[in-house]
Amino acid sequence: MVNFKEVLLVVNPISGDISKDKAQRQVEQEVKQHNAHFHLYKTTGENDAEEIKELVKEREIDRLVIAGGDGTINLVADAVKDFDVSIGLIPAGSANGLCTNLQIPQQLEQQVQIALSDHCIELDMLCLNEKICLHLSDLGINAELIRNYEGSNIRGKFGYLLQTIPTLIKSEYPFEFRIETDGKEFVREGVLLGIANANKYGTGANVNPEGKPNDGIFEILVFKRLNFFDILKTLRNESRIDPEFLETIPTTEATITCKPPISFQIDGEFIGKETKIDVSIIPQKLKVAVPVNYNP
Ligand SMILES: Nc1ncnc2c1ncn2[C@@H]1O[C@H](COP(=O)(O)OP(=O)(O)OP(=O)(O)O)[C@@H](O)[C@H]1O
Repeated sequence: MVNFKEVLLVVNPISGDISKDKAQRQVEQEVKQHNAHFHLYKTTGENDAEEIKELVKEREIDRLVIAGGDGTINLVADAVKDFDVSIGLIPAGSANGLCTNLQIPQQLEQQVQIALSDHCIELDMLCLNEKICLHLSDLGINAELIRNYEGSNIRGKFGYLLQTIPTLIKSEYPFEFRIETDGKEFVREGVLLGIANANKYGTGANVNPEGKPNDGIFEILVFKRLNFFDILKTLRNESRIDPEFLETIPTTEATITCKPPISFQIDGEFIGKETKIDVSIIPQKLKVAVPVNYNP
């Protein structure tokens, strides 16, 4: 017996370049089988956060199911973070980093069942210069790739692939990062500085094997060099990462500064070029449905 009555499905019609019609039908059917009410919101890219907030308040939504990519999940989570609502996820973006981390399976039927189940964890939320992050943010070469992808017309995984070489050619790496945390200061050179609540990028690269998204701690990841073999190891889920490739600093608060400004992304969305990022954590802020055998 599930403990919700009003379910809002938020669908991003363009994410991942895939149709969400089947997902919508299955969620609606499953909601009705639970004797709950089904509501639908399709994002437009304009005013979505305000409209979702309004709907949640007016309809007293107590379960929100999101069919979209990481950008959509981030937008919805930010909009409803202060409401008493739990969240279910149907991965429907091009990368699906958060869903990969939460071990949401590939089959739609299972995704819908999990999204409407009572098995939830309480996810930490990171605040980066007042913006929220649920999974992984970074400064450097990956954010440059996302910026180039967002400026191109081709969506989906192929769109990212097409931007890889031009990004590497144009990038101004290595960058210099100044990290202040727990009263200490580090200066590091690298190609990318990650701020991680979770283990993996949407590609499956396990860059933060010790990280847990619900332990009240986040990790600063300094990627010191671009090395194909090191990257391959993270893709193979190897838990031992060479410290000459990647240095990990676990913490609960930090300030990162860099000069000149460096490309910055949060949960797969390009934010802009930044010189200072203040990072804090709100432990166990967001209730999210996960598989029963989820093991971070
Ligand atoms: N109807 C719409 N038309 C155009 N853009 C939209 C619409 N709805 C949402 N968006 C935009 O979609 C983006 C979010 O996409 P999202 O990140 O969910 O998918 P993705 O980029 O395909 O996947 P991923 O983040 O997993 O790579 C936001 O920039 C948002 O403004």
